[in-house]
Amino acid sequence: QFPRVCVTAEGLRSGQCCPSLTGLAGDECGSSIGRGQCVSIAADTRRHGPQYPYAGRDDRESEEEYHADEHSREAGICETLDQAKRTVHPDLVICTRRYQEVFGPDGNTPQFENVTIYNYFVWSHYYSVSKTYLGPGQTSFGGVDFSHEGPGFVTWHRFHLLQLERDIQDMLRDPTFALPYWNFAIGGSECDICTDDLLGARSAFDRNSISSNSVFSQWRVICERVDDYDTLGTICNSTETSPIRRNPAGNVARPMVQKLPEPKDVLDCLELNTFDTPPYYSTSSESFRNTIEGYSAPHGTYDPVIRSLHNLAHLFLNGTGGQTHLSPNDPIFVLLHTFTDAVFDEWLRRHQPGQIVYPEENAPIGHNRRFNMVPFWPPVTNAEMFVSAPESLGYSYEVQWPNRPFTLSEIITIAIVSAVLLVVVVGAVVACAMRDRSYRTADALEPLLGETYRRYSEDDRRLAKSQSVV
Ligand SMILES: O=C(O)c1cc2cc(O)c(O)cc2[nH]1
Repeated sequence: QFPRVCVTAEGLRSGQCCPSLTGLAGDECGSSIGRGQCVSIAADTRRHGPQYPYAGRDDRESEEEYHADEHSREAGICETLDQAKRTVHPDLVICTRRYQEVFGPDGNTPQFENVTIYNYFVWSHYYSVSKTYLGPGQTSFGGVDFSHEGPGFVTWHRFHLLQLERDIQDMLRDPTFALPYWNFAIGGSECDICTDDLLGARSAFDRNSISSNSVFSQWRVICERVDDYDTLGTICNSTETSPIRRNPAGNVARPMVQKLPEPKDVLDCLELNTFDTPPYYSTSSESFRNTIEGYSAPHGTYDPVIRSLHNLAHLFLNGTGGQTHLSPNDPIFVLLHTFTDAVFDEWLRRHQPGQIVYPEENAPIGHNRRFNMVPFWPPVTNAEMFVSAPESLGYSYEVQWPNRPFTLSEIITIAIVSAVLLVVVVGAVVACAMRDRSYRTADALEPLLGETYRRYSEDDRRLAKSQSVV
């Protein structure tokens, strides 16, 4: 997570590193070409939530960032991912020790390693979920996860995917490269992309392994030695160990995770109006974030035994892809999360009607606006996703109003607002009419009454007079 050129003892001690990407003097962080700037960053000093009861125990509490932008379609996604697994990251290196020990045993040897583009993607996910080391002999604290079980879940993962997408664009020298997605909400117990031409079929010899006809059977995972990291206070490094394990629908001990989410589950979660709800955790109810993450039932009710949507897709894989510290080692992770991001994007469109204009660099995953390969929503079938779709299928980002039927909650809201408006308008018309009528009646009667009164009083007086004369 550090630019290679910055991991000198001096750079780490001063906390400042602003290299010139163009090689020109005074061009810090490539600012002349719009790649970034060198800026001071103040760490967020607000109190943590109740889920994390420590202060100053974990480097991630005050992570400072170097603010430079870090950065053929002929090859299929599998070849491309495989190339990323084998290509050393051109700019970034990973840190293998906590800050206390980052200068190494001699106090002057920064503890960083080269890492491949794909393994950097795995490492950064591991780093975000790892436990907080509390000292020798003490159990590491695992009660908080910096990228899951909270409001940042969807945005953290969007940034994570964008970083991989951009690294691959740079690797291919193809700025049009876009990550595809796997629509995992297809129900049933079959992983439709687990074939040898896509993400790898099941091995005929071992239910938990990938077929040797797939390039992914050659992949080895990093960050497997989680117990070592937790007891020694080290951080995952770039050492590759065992093959990927995957046994879709094979968790016999947990029948509830033997089936993929249903298409309706996605529609139900898109109906939730509130992005997140207190306590902004994995126990939140009626929260879109907690529902797409998969700790709530698809219509939003929190239930501790339920696993749905994103979580269910992870657990369905039943192996490397189902363990948070390891999951990105299985490349299905990328496609599972691009779909999760597509649902998040659709939720944003539905619940913030109006124009959404993404800055070029923040366009949703897989969607370089100039070179869209597939429409984002409604999802295409997985079979369509992995063939090059014609550009005419491109999706417009000029969203004025959702081009779809209204949802039930929208219909109810519109009906209630219309009924209230109708009552107010009818009430106002009736009130005006009655007031008008009563004015008219009063205007018409008052002179009449006055005259009558006068006439009667005069008559009375005349009558009285004549009577008295008589
Ligand atoms: O148990 C869960 O709900 C669960 C497992 C798992 C694995 C993973 O990589 C995730 O990102 C989330 C997740 N949830």
